[in-house]
Amino acid sequence: MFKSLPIQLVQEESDDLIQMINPEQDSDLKPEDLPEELSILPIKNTVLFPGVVIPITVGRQKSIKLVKKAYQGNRIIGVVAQKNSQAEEPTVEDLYRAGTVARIIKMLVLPDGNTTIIIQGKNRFAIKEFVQEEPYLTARIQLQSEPKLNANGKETKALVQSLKDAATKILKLNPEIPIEAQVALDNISSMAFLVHFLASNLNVEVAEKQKILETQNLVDRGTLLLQYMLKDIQMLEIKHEIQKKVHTDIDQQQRDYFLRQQIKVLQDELGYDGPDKEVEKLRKRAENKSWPQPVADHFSKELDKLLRINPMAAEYPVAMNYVEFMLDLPWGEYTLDDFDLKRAKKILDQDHFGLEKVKTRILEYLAVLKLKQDMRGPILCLYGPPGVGKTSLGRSIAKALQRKYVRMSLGGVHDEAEIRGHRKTYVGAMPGKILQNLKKAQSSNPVFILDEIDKVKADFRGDPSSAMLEVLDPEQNNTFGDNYLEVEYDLSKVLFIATANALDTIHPALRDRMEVIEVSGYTLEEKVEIALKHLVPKQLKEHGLKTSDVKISRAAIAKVVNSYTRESGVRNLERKIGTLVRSIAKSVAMEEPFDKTVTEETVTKVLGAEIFDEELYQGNDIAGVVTGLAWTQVGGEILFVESSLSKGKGGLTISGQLGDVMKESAMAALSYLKSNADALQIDHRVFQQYDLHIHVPAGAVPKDGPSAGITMFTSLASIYTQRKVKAKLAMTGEITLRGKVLPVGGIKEKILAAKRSGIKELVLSSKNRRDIEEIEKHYLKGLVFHYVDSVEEVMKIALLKDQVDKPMKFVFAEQKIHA
Ligand SMILES: Nc1ncnc2c1ncn2[C@@H]1O[C@H](COP(=O)(O)OP(=O)(O)OP(=O)(O)O)[C@@H](O)[C@H]1O
Repeated sequence: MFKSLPIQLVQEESDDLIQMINPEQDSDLKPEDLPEELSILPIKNTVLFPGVVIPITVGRQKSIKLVKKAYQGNRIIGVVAQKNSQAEEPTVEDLYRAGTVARIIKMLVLPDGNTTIIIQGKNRFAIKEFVQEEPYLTARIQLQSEPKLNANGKETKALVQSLKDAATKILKLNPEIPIEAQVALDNISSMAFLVHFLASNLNVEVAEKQKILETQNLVDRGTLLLQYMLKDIQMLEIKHEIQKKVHTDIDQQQRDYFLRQQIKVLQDELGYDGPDKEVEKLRKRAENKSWPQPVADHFSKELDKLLRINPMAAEYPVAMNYVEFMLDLPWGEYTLDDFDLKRAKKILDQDHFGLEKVKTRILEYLAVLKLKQDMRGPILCLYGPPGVGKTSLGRSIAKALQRKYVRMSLGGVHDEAEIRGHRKTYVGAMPGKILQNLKKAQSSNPVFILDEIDKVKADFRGDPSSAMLEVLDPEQNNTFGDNYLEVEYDLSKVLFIATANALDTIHPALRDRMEVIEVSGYTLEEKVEIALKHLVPKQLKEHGLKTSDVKISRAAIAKVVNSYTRESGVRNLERKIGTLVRSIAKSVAMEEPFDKTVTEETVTKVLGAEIFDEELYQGNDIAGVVTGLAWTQVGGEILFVESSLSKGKGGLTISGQLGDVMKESAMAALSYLKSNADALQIDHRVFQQYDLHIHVPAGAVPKDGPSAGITMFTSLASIYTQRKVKAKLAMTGEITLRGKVLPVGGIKEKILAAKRSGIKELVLSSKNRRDIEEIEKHYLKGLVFHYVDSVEEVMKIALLKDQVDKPMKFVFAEQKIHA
């Protein structure tokens, strides 16, 4: 690359100066013009070529002396390049052995004391020997002759053209060199000057320039120069490519910047804060958070990360949602507990009728909380059939403690991530439901209802029960880990209350962590009370009616309970009351005349035909039909076991969707009968010559459990003996092969079901007596209990002496006796 243009420098000088330095006219000196000893001026960083004019700043004392002396004399000096540009006081060793004779054209002493000379190169020379070093260097030299060239020779012409082309290319690639350079280049006609001019301005090392200078033959000198120039062109082209690329990159960046600025202006107009401001706002919000140090550090890191993300990038909203979620979560933000237990009792009584035992247990629990001031205790699990008020009891507890209330339904949760969240790296990742609900609660110590904990299912997506174990374990839940949140969260102050319809489907480890409180179904009287005290006022309120608008009679409610609902709880009852109230609301709204009092007739009119017979009990006219009692998740139920005999070969058929346990009970009952046939006066042949069919109707409902054992037995005993079964009698109990009657569970629900169905007497294992004794007396009103230990006793109570009206006549084929 060309560095500077010496010609330009002198153009400002006077015309005669230009005359003097016309390089092509006056290039060579004759040997006779030269002094015997030539003063040698060392120059740094450049090489002087014949014909070329360059300015030189002279700073070294020795050089100044030399220049001044020469300027006063014939102005001829020898200029030699320094090998080592670092040497401040160069000795003979620091100098090349070849240089150029130069003529000082002008000497300028600048105001700052520096001296600048303008010199023009003349002949090349070689140093024969140095003569003196002080006061400045002098040497004896040998001028280098320049052999005459054939300027029209093909080779020379081609070389000149190549050099010019290369120079033009270099100029083009160097936009900073003024265009005048091209003009100067075009005007050069002498090949020697062209070579020296280009060599002087070429951007190569001093050593390489010196090499050109020392090359004897001008064509060789030109060829070497061309090589250097081509190399330079290559370098320049590469550089140019890079620059172009960088330039496009910068252009792109500038475009982005410009667009972003425009967006910013639009956002400002719309009142939207840019990322910096938003992050600043988040940081401000974080100042009010009382989170633990590791969480604070984590948050701050996440904010820094947010700043590094381009707001237009897809990750930005993800990262933003995350930090906002962290801020929205309550951290150590507790509501003050109200431990006024009298008030708590009042609230529980106000909200729920009955449930005395449950309420007492809840109050005990709250009392311990008050005294211990520590949440670490068993987690309550309210267990019972649907609609008995488990969930609403939870709400009352929250109200009593003056805590926030959140409810999460676990029914059908079968993905662990629903509890614990997804890792942030997943697309659409979300925190788990536990933390989402805490965010909703805006408190770190709410009452948290885990509804339907028995409906949690495990599948290929993991086992939510194991996540629930961590949530409910007082030892672990102060460091609960949610996959999305990444940092630990303290759940230990949350009051968890679970609800369940069945206990057997709850993970055993989970059940172990909870204190189960049974909430059982209601009797007719209780339901009527609940309806009058709670459900009717609630429905009236929901339908925008006043208490004075309607009067629902006790008899009307009892009718709804008996003829339109069959349930342990009061959910359907509430719905039916809703229907009744709606019909009145319609009349009020349409301003029609209507009767304020809802009677039994109104009920039939509004709710239509009765859905259920009051009495389910089916009578005892047919042998083999016996009433049993069953427990299901939705409360107690009565069931019927029917048996029939038909001519055959002693086969056994069991139908009605019975589970394995029930089938086994049937087999055990049959085996017992067979082995005790004599005592029961049953002809043995009946077992071989008649087929037995046992059926339990309502086949759509799967039934299982051992408690139908004595019912099966009584049914078989009745069909084989054709004796009547006592009227309005139901039974429940397991049997063994030896005829013992064992106790069963779910007694309270079964009793309620029996009462609902019009049963008057019950047969139970004597071991179930303690369950009956625990039940409040009013539940047992109108029922007679028979406690038994063996099937003989069952038979005595259940089977009447009389045969049924139309007993079956057994006909036996003669058995052949083989002698
Ligand atoms: N003893 C009661 N006193 C007053 N209202 C009651 C009583 N029992 C139930 N209720 C009312 O019955 C309705 C149903 O109760 P809730 O939703 O709590 O039932 P649940 O036992 O949680 O049922 P599920 O097991 O289906 O969740 C609620 O409106 C509740 O207020």
